[in-house]
Amino acid sequence: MDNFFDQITQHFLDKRPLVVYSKPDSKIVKALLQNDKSINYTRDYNESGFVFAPFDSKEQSVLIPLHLSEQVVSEISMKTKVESPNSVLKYSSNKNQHIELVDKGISAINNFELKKVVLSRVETIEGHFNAITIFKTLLQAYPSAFVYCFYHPKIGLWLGATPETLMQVEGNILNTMALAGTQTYKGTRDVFWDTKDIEEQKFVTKYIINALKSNTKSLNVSEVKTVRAGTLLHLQTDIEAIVNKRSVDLKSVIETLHPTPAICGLPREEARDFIFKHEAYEREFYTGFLGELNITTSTSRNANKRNVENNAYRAVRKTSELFVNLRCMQLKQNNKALIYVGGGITKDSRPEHEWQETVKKLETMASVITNL
Ligand SMILES: C=C(O[C@@H]1C=C(C(=O)O)C=C[C@H]1O)C(=O)O
Repeated sequence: MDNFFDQITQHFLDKRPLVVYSKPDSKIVKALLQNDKSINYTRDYNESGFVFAPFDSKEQSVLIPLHLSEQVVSEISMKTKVESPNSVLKYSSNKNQHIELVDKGISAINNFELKKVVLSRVETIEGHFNAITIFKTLLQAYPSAFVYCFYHPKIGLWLGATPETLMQVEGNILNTMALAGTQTYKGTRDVFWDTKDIEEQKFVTKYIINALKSNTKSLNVSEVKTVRAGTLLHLQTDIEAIVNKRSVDLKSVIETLHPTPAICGLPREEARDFIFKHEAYEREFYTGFLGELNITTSTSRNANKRNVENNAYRAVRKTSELFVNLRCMQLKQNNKALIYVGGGITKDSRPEHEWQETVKKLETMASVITNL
């Protein structure tokens, strides 16, 4: 584990692109270390590598191509010593500004311009930060999240621990989720949800089902359940689609799903325009998506690889696992952390409550870098 992180630190010092990540509930941490400093983008999502896509789907998605990178893997050691954070949280954000933004969103909904809109803000925290230390802390604090640290000299340095899958694709099977609604975790998942949260999450489920329906031969939709994401709870529906074709066309599914109403709103175009017009900052990669793209794994049914006959049983699979970039931060010059937080606004939203929700979400990241 130490060698693994030494190698990553050296790569950082050389200012070469890299991503280090761990999938939900996995004991494995993987890294892709790009061996030059070039910037690459996906053309059609047929490439292999790690994709880092912005919220604005008109902008290009960054790719760390597999063929230009060294792949390294390590097991997560829970004994890893994590130094305590060295900065104090000072809220710099203007609460009134966010309340006004939410008020505007509610007015647009009352005027029937929108049904739902996800409105967000960014908080800046100053201190001395070390990306690897933060990454290790995130791994320990959020084992069931997709935890990552992405660096590209031309893009910046991003870290996060997201609870939301955009899609997992293998062959003609696509798994996704509708995640929305937020409350604080107080020791149990057996909680009461108010109508606002239930409705807000239903919008997302309905949208995803509709978006997938036309090209799908079977669709399995789970019951809605309460899931934990660190100190928070959300409502989640799992959706599995089996598509008509031999394999999922990633480009078109990404276009239909991203951005979902979990992070944008409904109707999609109107919500997106509202966000671009009224949010006072640039989301960049927050509420974009990221993850493994067309990674080939071969599995053997018999562990005895020396037996040549077993090769006949070896299956080669190409999988993609993409996550929504939530509960994330951007580090600037090692002394500024920009933490991005938002929440879904519907007709029943209360501005003060929505502000508090962003504060709770902020704390999931801020607690990792401050003495909260
Ligand atoms: C927008 C965020 O989260 C999204 C919004 C949620 C909500 O409004 O309740 C819940 C989960 C996410 O889909 C965020 O974490 O910044």
